[in-house]
Amino acid sequence: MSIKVENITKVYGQQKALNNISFEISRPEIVGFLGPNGAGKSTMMKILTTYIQPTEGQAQVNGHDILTQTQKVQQSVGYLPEHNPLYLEQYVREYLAFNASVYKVDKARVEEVITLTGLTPEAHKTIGQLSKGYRQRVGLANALLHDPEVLILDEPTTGLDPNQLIDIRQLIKNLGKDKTVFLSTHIMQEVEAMCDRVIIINKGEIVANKKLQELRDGQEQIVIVEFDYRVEDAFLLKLPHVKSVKNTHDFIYEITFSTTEDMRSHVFDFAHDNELKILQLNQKNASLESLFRELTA
Ligand SMILES: Nc1ncnc2c1ncn2[C@@H]1O[C@H](COP(=O)(O)OP(=O)(O)OP(=O)(O)O)[C@@H](O)[C@H]1O
Repeated sequence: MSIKVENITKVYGQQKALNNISFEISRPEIVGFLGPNGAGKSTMMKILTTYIQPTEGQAQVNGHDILTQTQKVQQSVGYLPEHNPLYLEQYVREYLAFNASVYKVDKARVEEVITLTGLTPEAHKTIGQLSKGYRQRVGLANALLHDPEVLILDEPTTGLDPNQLIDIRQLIKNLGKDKTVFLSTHIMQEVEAMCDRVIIINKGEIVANKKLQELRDGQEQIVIVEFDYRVEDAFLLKLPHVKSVKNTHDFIYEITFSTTEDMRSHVFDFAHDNELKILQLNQKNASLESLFRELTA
């Protein structure tokens, strides 16, 4: 088991941030830690990375105890904190090389992580000259320097523009092919796009722990599409398996299908046949959204 959390409670003064939390994560797996603001996500991540200690309970990372084997835990974990601490005046390569020497990691690894995180074209710049997306890549490259088995990423995509978001999601998905990735977010679509499993936390308690596939099975799906022109609902209602159509904004439509088959290609064909351009096309898991709303309302 890569991460094993047993009955963790964390109290800050009068505030109980975590209340008797338990879960396990195996390798390789990408697990989304989803919860509203203040639910306790960062607190749990800081405990797993040994930044802070729990008030009660225990946890192991890669088989090492977070209280008695802190160094071994730190060697097993790559951590991207919510507020990625970077030195803006340092050059990307220089920053990573400095951290490599601190962690006693072979210098050759610096070039490896630069390539792995797609930083090559920006590596000669100072961190201050980089966009937010590239700064996140520097944070990820830094977390990967010692080639950890477990990655703990606290809201890794916050503040990124849509293109950067897609790139970073893809990067994390690739990393999750052979590592354990535990990432926090308060955005459902993040979980949808990247994760194998979701653990939902609310007010310091775990309220759901489910595989995404389980949520998808036998459920409805919503496709959100934006065309470049208005379309009559009646036309969209002719799509196969369609249940309802809602025009949510200008030329944006929310189409609910009663099937788990990915219906985006049908919507794409519809647009093509009717000479419409698609400006955005997204799929949403209706059950994850309703589960989240119901459990964290
Ligand atoms: N150092 C601290 N001292 C006192 N209270 C704290 C401290 N850190 C966090 N808290 C409180 O603990 C609760 C959980 O906070 P935490 O940052 O873990 O939530 P979160 O789910 O990560 O939130 P967000 O999505 O807003 O980052 C909040 O009520 C927060 O105010």
